[in-house]
This record gives sequence, structure tokens and C-alpha cells, in this order.
Amino acid sequence: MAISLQSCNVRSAFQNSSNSTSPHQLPSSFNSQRLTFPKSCSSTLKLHLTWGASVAACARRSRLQVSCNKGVDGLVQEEECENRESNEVDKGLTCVMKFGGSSLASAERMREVADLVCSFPDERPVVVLSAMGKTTNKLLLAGEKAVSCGVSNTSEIDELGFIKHLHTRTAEELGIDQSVISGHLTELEQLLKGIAMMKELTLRTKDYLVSFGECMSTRIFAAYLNKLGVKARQYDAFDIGIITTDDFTNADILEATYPAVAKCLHGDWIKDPAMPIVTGFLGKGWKSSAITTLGRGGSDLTATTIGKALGLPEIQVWKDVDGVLTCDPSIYSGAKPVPYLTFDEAAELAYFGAQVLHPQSMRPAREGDIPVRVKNSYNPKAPGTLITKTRDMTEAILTSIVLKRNVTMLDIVSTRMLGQFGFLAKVFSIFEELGISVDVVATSEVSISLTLDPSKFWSRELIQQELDHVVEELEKIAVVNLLHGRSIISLIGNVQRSSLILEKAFNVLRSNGVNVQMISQGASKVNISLIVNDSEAEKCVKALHQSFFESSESSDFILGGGYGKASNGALQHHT
Ligand SMILES: Nc1ncnc2c1ncn2[C@@H]1O[C@H](COP(=O)(O)OP(=O)(O)O)[C@@H](O)[C@H]1O
Ligand SMILES: N[C@@H](CC(=O)OP(=O)(O)O)C(=O)O
Repeated sequence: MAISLQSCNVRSAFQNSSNSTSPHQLPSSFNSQRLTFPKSCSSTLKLHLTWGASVAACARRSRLQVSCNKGVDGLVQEEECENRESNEVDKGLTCVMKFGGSSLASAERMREVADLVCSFPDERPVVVLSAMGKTTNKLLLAGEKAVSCGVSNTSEIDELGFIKHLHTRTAEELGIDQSVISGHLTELEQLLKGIAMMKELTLRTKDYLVSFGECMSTRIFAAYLNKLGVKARQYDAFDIGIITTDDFTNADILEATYPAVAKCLHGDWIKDPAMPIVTGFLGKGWKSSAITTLGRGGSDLTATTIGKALGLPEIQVWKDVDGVLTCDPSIYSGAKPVPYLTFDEAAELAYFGAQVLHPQSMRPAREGDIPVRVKNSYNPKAPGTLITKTRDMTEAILTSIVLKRNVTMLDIVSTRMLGQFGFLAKVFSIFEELGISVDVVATSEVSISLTLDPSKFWSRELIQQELDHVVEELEKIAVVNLLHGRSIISLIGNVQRSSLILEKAFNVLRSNGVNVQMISQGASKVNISLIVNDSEAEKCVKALHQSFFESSESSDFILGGGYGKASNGALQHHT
């Protein structure tokens, strides 16, 4: 019998639990990755493991059943590994399939998604669902209206009517009992009345409010699968151990989540196999025990978190496009699917604003080294995008172009009151004190250019008063120029070929008469960011796309001057 421990560390010795007083029985061979036990050792074993990765992951890979005996919060867990190469375990869960709101807009779409889920006979997926269509936006709007409309008018809020109609009609068209969602619809209306009474919508209440979307879509979908004869079980993420910080509307997943989710989903599967249908986007604050959300688009993160917790071999994220595209199709309809990406490229793309993936969603997949496939639920035959740790970069130049609009830029030039270290340290300490995040930075000895993103959807909005305060503080040590209405164009690709990318990009921009105001190449080595005026940004993306992805000609031109390397290694250019 062998257990591949992957990243679990073995802390102490082994015991044959059938005789707990016997001396510790060491495995016949041992290294940090793999334990091999004598053949005779087929009964229940107790292992003392330090959590480094989900023990369920080990179990799946080694086809052993693992169950936690203790809570999820201690570092050292006592595990029982039973050598059960039985059918249930062989037929364990095989992948995560996540469907976003764009895949779940109507009863018709729910039917298609159900067909899709059931169309892979060898797959036994954990299904993660977002709210139907535009439900989350409508819930937020209903909440905002409730603040000022008066208690007696809450029932008349248009968005409440829309949500009720969408969900009751969907249930009706799928032929499932309205009781599956009627309790939630009543509770939603009561919540809106509560908001109207209090005349306030706190972040905590916002999270509770939007949770109704995912709670209802998953209940409808699970009931529909059961009606089709496919045994399914609905789960609310906040009840299965998705434990987060208490940062309402933008919570982070905590480590305790992984063993807790594995214990719950794997345990239930072993006892009574049924397809798990889990709410995306939601969690439970570890201090408050209240419902939290993971930031807009957070169901992608739920999917990768569950994938890592269960150590599943693949995570599928189903969208309404043929995978990750070479740029946002709403900016340029000529965007094409990107067949392969690394986790780093995908994370950078998401961080710099490509709506297709949640910015944090690659982290669990990278940590668990689990491939993520982005597929189109409207066109399942399309190959989609496969995201893995590494890929063949020999031919790669540019992968994707990402545009982030409405960015504020600051040019900060030292008055030389402080030395070089003092200047940089002081500038960044001001941002830290004010809790403002910085996106793109380029520095020289005496100047810093950086961007602040007021529209960043996973952080709070910056208001003018805060910006004025930043400028006031910075002006104590520098001359500051605040520039609104800028865009960041991120060129994601093989930065080993940055000279070629820059030659080509600058040639395109120059021939379009565009002045680049700052450029920065981050330490991640997969992204070069260019800052231009908002008004010129779309034109730039189209021209860059045509040059990089639609022209057969490679770079056979040289662009002279205009940018240099800053002392910190960041490339920079100022107009
Ligand atoms: N580089 C890109 N590749 C693919 N889609 C993109 C890209 N940039 C923006 N998008 C947009 O992201 C959308 C898919 O993401 P999202 O709406 O979050 O899907 P879902 O709700 O299904 O999770 C697409 O419809 C597309 O308009
Ligand atoms: N429903 C949430 C969470 C989510 O992930 O949605 P989607 O998968 O449709 O982007 C939102 O709209 O933000």
C-alpha cells in the first residue's frame, strides 16, 4: 500500500490503530513525497500529518479513504486512512464544473447546463453555480432603492419583481416545486423591508442580500437534476466550511477552508453519493459567522478552492465565450481564443482587469497544481483554454491584451528633502497609511509614477476627498501631478521577448499618433503595462491586436529611443 503525500509533511510516526499500544510501525520505505507500507498493513492506519495540502487530495491520488478525526483549525491533524480500494472511492468526485450567471440566464439555459453536466459519463463533478443572469446586480440595486423608498413601497421595487418573476418562472418551466425557492423569496422581501426601516445598507447586509441569488439558483438546479433522476445535493458554501476573513464584499479565503470542505463534501459522498451543487461566491466570516462574498465574479474562486480542497484532477470554468480570448470581445470583436496559458499569465490577466476570471481565482489552482479549463457553455465543442503551471513558450510572444479604463495616475517628483531610500519609503508609507492600493509603478531615483484604480471592483472606491488627502501628504516631500482619465493596457505574454513586444507595440502606437505616458514591466515577467489616455485606449487595443494577432509579419522594424530602464529594473518612459 502506498500513499503519495504530495505536499503534506509527515510529522511523526505511524501506528497501526488496530493495536494502538503496539510500538510505532514505520513504513517500509519513506521519503517526503511517498510512503510505502508493508503489504500486510491493510487495516486502518493512523497518520499524524501536518496540513500542507488537503489530505483528501492524497486520498484521491492513492485511492484511500481519509477522514478527519479532529477539528479543522489545528495544524496537526490525526488522520485515519483506511485501505479501501472500494468502488465508491474509485468512483469519487472527478472535477469541478463552474457555471457563471451568463450560462444560467433562463430555464432553457439551466436545461442545457444540466445536459452538459450529465453528458460526460465518466465525470462525477462538483458543480459550482453563480446567480442566474443579472440577479446579483438587480439585488444590489433593489437594496439601494430600499434605503430610500420607504417600508410600504419595498414590494413595488422593480428589481424585486424581476427577481421573483425570473426564479418562479424558471422553477415553473423546469417543472419543479415552487417551495424550493418560495421561502427565500419571502425572506428577501423581508430583508428589503428591514433595509428600508434602517435606511442603511451596510457591507454586511449587502453580502446577505446578494447571497439570495446563488442560494436560489443552486436550489433550482439541484431540484431539476433530481427530477431528471440524477441524484444531486444542494450545498450553501457558508455551511460547508468556506471560511473567510470578515471583509464583507471582498473576503479572502482562509486556510481552514480546505480541510473543512474536503471533510464535508468527501464525507457526504462516501456516505451517500450525490452530485454536489454548491453556491459560488459565498463564504462565512470566521469571526462574525455572517455570510461573506469573495468579490464580484467570485464563483471562479469558489471553484478553484473546492478543486484544491478535494485534490481533483481538473477544474472547469464554463463561460459564454470560447475560453480566454486575446482581448475583451466587447472592445474588439476580432478577439480569438488563447489555447494555453500559465497560472501566472492568467492571474496577471485577471488582476489587470480581464473580466473573464476572478483576480484571486488562480491561487488555489496554482497551489494545488490543478489544471483549469475555461470552456464555453454555449459552444461546448470548442476546445477552450487550458491553464497550467508551465507551457511551451518557445513560440510565444504575446498572449492577450487587457484594457483597464478610468485609472488615476500620479507623477511624484522628489523635492530632494529626503535621500533616495527615504523618498521611496515615505511615498509608499503614505499609501499604506491611507489604505490605498497602487497598480502600476515606475520609479527613478527622484521620481515615481504610479496608478491608482478607482474602479477596482474588488476594493473600495476612491473618492475625490481621499485623493486630495494623498496629494496633500505627498506634497510635503514632492511635486505632485494628479492625472485622471488614464487607461492601463497590459500586454500579457512572454516577457523573455520584451524587446520584440516593445518594438512592435511602440511602432503601432507611434503610427497611430498615441503618446505612451508610462510603461512598467512587473517582476512577474509576464506583463508589460502601458498607460495612455482613456480617449485613445480602445483604438490602441484594436491596433495592437491587429498587429500582434492578425498580421503574419513578425517584427522586422526597430523603434528608436523613448524608453529606458529605471534603477529598480522597471522600464519607464515619460512624455
Ligand atoms: N480576455 C477575455 N477573454 C474572454 N472574455 C473576456 C475577456 N475580457 C473580458 N471578457 C468578458 O468576460 C465575459 C465572461 O466572464 P463573466 O461574465 O464573468 O462570465 P460568467 O458570469 O459566466 O462567469 C465574456 O462574456 C467577455 O465579455
Ligand atoms: N453572482 C456573483 C458571483 C459570480 O461569480 O458571478 P459570475 O460567475 O456570473 O461572474 C457576481 O455576479 O459577481
